[in-house]
Amino acid sequence: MTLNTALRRRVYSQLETGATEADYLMIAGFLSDLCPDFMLLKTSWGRLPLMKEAGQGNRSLEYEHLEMREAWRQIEKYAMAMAKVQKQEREWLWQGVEYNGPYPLPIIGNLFDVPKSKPWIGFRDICMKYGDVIFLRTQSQSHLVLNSRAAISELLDKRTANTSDRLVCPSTRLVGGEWVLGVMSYGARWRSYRRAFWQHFRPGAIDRYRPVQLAAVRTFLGKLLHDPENLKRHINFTVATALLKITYGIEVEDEKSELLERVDTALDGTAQIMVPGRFAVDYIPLLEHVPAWFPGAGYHDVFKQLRSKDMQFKELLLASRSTVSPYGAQYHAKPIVDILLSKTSNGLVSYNELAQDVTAVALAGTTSESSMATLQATFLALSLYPEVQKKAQAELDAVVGPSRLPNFGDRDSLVYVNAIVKESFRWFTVTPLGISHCTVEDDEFRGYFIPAGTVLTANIWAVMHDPNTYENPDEFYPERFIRNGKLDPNVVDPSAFVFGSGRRICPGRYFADASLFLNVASILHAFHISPPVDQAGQPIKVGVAMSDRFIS
Ligand code: HEM
Repeated sequence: MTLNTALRRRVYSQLETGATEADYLMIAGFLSDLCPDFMLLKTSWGRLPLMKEAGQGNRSLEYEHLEMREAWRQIEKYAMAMAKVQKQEREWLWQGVEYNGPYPLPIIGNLFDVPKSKPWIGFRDICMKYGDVIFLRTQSQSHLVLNSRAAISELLDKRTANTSDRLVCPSTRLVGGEWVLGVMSYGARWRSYRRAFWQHFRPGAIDRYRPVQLAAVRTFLGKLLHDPENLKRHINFTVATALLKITYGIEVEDEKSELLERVDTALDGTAQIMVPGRFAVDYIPLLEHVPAWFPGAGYHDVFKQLRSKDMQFKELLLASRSTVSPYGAQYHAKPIVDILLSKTSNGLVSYNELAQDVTAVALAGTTSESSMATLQATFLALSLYPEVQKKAQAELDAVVGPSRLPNFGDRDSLVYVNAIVKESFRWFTVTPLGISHCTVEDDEFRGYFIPAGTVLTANIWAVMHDPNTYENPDEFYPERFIRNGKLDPNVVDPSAFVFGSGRRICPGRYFADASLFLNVASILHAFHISPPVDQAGQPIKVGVAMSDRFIS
């Protein structure tokens, strides 16, 4: 696939000479004219409208040029690389080379080989036939599914410079999600955002959130005591209120507050865009340009609604924020948003945008929902395994005693409770496929050519349920992490996988881990958890089932 050389030369010369805003828009026009050539190249197409928005918003022009040049190069490179992949496949077919996956069909590729429901299980089953890495592709997209620790480590941990990008689908962009840290393309802007976020969630920094976490857990215990039926609502309340307090300084007292309802709605929107290919427009990019009035183009309204809910949510958060230190007299720090807003923006980071986006994501995206889901799964496990509760309670009685509640200082002495925390992360694996990464440059893996833009999905669930690593993986068995009364360093720590890998690894993992520890220790010290009972007082049989969402 080649591009019109004259046009290409013209575009490059404009880009190299530091174009003005008007030139910039003109170049964006050229690129749009080229689109028909790349109609099926989702990754490239996904980046184009970014350029159309040139000069809008408050991003620096210099940065826009940089990004546009980069996008242009990507388009060319990706087009040529996909042609190379298909040539390679044809050659393999002729030569009878063994292929790591179902062989792609002409035109549609492996479209029908992607499991539609609970794909983490389907991928695991496919890999039993083809090996730990499955190669899949559609006409426009190469995809590798990594089903083993070795493959994840080899690609996502050891080649991070090339495997830390994200695929920004048209649907993500249409709901304004491309500026969200978790889905943002890898590059200078992501690095600045990530650094700013990390400063507030690195191990040393999160200690100041302890008073807020302690208060949230104690309120949670009170709610459980008086109203155990509404467990899920209380879990959501405790997770969201702690984060609202440290990020915005907002104190929420009522479970039915408008703000919390908005968190729920925002969660839904974010969860939807986190699944690449969730919307038809991701498969057929042309749909994006079908006018909203056209019959069947109702998806435009869906995107519009998601975008506007997201905007309203952020505005409400900023309007409700407080500047008072939420951490008590011991720590004099301000809420995170306040710190960000007091900084002067530079060319790459607008702290204003960062304050709106990053913290809203912390609240609405992977953060709250994965923390909520993990705590829900822990309750489920404990209700199904009463003997685990008994052992933990005996340990808590011995270490903490009857006259107080556990706190962070008890952590090192509570070996069994720590093992429950590890097992909770492993057993249910709330983000079974993590968030897919994407390659920046062409690469080679085990003899195969992988084009730039290849999606890399780590099947975290498969790794956490591999019987070679964890015996009887479906059992909730914290003892697997203990040897001679201590945590066994030879057993694979689930935290090394459930929070993702490489440069994109979850920056909130230390906060999430501390929070789960405090919850598990406090709940088990105060309560006995059993399955619900029916009207006749008989226990209702509780089953374990994962939902099909990005966060299960
Ligand atoms: C049980 C709780 C949590 C789980 C299981 C979890 C899991 C994950 C996973 C699997 C990823 C993708 C990593 C990758 O791409 O390889 C991720 C990304 C992320 N997480 Fe978490 N997370 C949790 C809690 C949190 C918390 C508490 C925060 C913030 C306070 C947070 C903030 C983020 C952010 C900002 C990203 C995007 C990072 C990037 O793309 O650079 N998460 N998380």
